[in-house]
Amino acid sequence: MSTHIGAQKDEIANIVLMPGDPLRAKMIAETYLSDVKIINTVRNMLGYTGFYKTIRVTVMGSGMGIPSMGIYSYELFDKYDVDYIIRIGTAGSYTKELDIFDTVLVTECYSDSNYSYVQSLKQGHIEKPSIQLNDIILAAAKKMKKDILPAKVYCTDVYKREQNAQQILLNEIIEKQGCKCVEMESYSLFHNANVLNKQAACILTISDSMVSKKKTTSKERETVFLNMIEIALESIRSL
Ligand SMILES: O=P(O)(O)O[C@H]1O[C@H](CO)[C@@H](O)[C@H]1O
Ligand SMILES: O=c1cc[nH]c(=O)[nH]1
Repeated sequence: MSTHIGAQKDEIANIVLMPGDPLRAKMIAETYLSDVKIINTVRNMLGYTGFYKTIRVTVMGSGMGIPSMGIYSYELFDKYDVDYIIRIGTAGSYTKELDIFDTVLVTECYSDSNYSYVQSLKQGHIEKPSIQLNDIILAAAKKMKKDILPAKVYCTDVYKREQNAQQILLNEIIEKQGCKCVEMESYSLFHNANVLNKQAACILTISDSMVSKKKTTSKERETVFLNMIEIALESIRSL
């Protein structure tokens, strides 16, 4: 057991899929896994271990934001000997090239958060996923004939900005950094994987677009993003 996860060590697989929403973890376990056991209910951050085909896998929520993902991913890597975490989350699009329901593979992540510096005195604001995991995910998507669009992501601490802070978003994050979409957890996930010599990746579904102003509902965010879930599940068969 760790501080925030109530499972015994052997109840968690060495591969973990992590949506932000614990109810998405429940839906994935109930829909796709066999021989499923609930392994965490602490703080209602639901986690399940079962089998996808022959592969043992854990699916657990990360909660929202860099600190929450930072806590759970660190404990999973460090206390439970997890080797691989794939985040399966939602993102807002900054470009017309990414429409709602599109699936994105994060190639790198920019954040103005201080998580990396505070955690290990690392300088800079870029964190990268595992190249090996990303290649496996791209190959799985290709085999399944599903589109997955590589993109640099902005990982933010702030969901909604005031009007006077919008210009920084446009100048620094969209123009200068070239971020195509925004979410809130990949930075601490990638950082923890990198300092602990583990592997992490992040697949996202576009849930809303700042360009077209289209939005998905919260029920759709919980239940219908099956493309990224199926790509993640097929990918783990190659680990
Ligand atoms: O759908 P999830 O995985 O929670 O991801 C996105 O949704 C939340 C904001 O609505 C943030 O956690 C953001 O990263
Ligand atoms: O972090 C997020 C996730 C989805 N949509 C957003 O606008 N931001």
